[in-house]
Amino acid sequence: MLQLPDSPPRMKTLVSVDESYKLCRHLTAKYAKTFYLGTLLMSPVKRQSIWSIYAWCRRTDELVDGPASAITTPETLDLWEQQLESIFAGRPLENYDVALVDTLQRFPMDIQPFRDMIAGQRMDLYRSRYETFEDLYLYCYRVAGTVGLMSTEVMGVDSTLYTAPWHQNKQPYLPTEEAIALGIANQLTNILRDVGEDAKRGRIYIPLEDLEKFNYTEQDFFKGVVDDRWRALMRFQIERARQFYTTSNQGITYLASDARWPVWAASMLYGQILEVIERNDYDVFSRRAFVPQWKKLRTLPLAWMRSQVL
Ligand SMILES: CC(C)=CCC/C(C)=C/CC/C(C)=C/CC/C(C)=C/[C@@H]1[C@@H](COP(=O)(O)OP(=O)(O)O)[C@]1(C)CC/C=C(\C)CC/C=C(\C)CCC=C(C)C
Ligand SMILES: Nc1ncnc2c1ncn2[C@@H]1O[C@H](COP(=O)(O)OP(=O)(O)OP(=O)(O)O)[C@@H](O)[C@H]1O
Ligand SMILES: [Mn+2]
Repeated sequence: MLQLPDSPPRMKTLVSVDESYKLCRHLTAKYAKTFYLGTLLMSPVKRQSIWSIYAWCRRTDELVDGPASAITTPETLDLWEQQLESIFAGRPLENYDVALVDTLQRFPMDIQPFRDMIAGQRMDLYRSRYETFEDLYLYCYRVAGTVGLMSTEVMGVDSTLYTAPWHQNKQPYLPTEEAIALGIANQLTNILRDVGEDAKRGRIYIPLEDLEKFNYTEQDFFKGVVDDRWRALMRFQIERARQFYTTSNQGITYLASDARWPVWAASMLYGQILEVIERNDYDVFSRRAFVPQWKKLRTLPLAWMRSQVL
């Protein structure tokens, strides 16, 4: 009898590149009003590539932070990392991955920041405290500094700055440190905004050494005590986050000219969350610091002006 070969593994039929970018766009618009607004200021090609990166980052974050996080184990993240390798090898496994594969063809990128992001999410599986700022910095680098590196590859640098005859070195300056700094600044802001939400899950991201410095205990934290010790501690954290914004803002001028407006916008909009925290008298336990849409829109012309002159 004729021996038929085993049927080949059934390949999942995936959506087209255009459809996949649409999915990524919807995910970005749904989850990130601030960053989505920033992407609308970009050129169409850069914009859709950022959506594909956003979608991958968000889905990575959801594995440990979303509704399905209860069933996420280290093995889930191992599989996710294998899926990442497959994306970088040009083989998308899911509909969202199709756009990222396309983006990687257009903007070749290093896989390491993507792996580091998974390592950062892994930390959330087994850590709920950070002793020192150095410990927290590593976490912030992994989950957010990496986003700065990925985004910079898409946004590109301004090479016209370096073609003048008096420039010895024609290599454009890569604002790597500044890109990482914006990720760190955003993540520190995010941590301060979400203190109450994280406390409900038994998590403290603020370094314990800082709590101690301000004589504020873990018990105070879980009771949501807002007093002068807490306010001083929060002022210290806000100041630290602002230093990272300052560093990052100095790098924006090196980006391609069409990327400066969206990045100024993202930096200013996210930075405004810190001002809202101050206005709320540092109560991040019972109130969520939130920037209304009209205020976000009002920031855009100011961001545009900065992108032209700074
Ligand atoms: C407009 C623009 C350029 C945006 C980049 C958008 C992008 C690809 C974002 C990915 C964000 C993401 C889902 C990361 C996963 C881990 C995570 C959740 C990090 C936090 C983001 C905030 O999200 P959100 O407030 O929605 O958090 P909740 O989960 O809802 O609590 C982070 C705070 C990290 C964000 C970090 C960045 C956007 C990096 C920014 C840096 C640059 C764009 C580089 C600019 C270059 C120079 C030279 C300054
Ligand atoms: N005061 C609030 N309390 C509870 N949830 C809120 C509050 N304000 C907004 N949300 C919800 O929390 C999520 C985050 O809102 P936010 O305004 O921070 O926008 P976002 O989409 O997270 O943008 P980004 O974080 O990029 O600024 C949204 O889904 C929003 O519906
Ligand atoms: Mn959000």
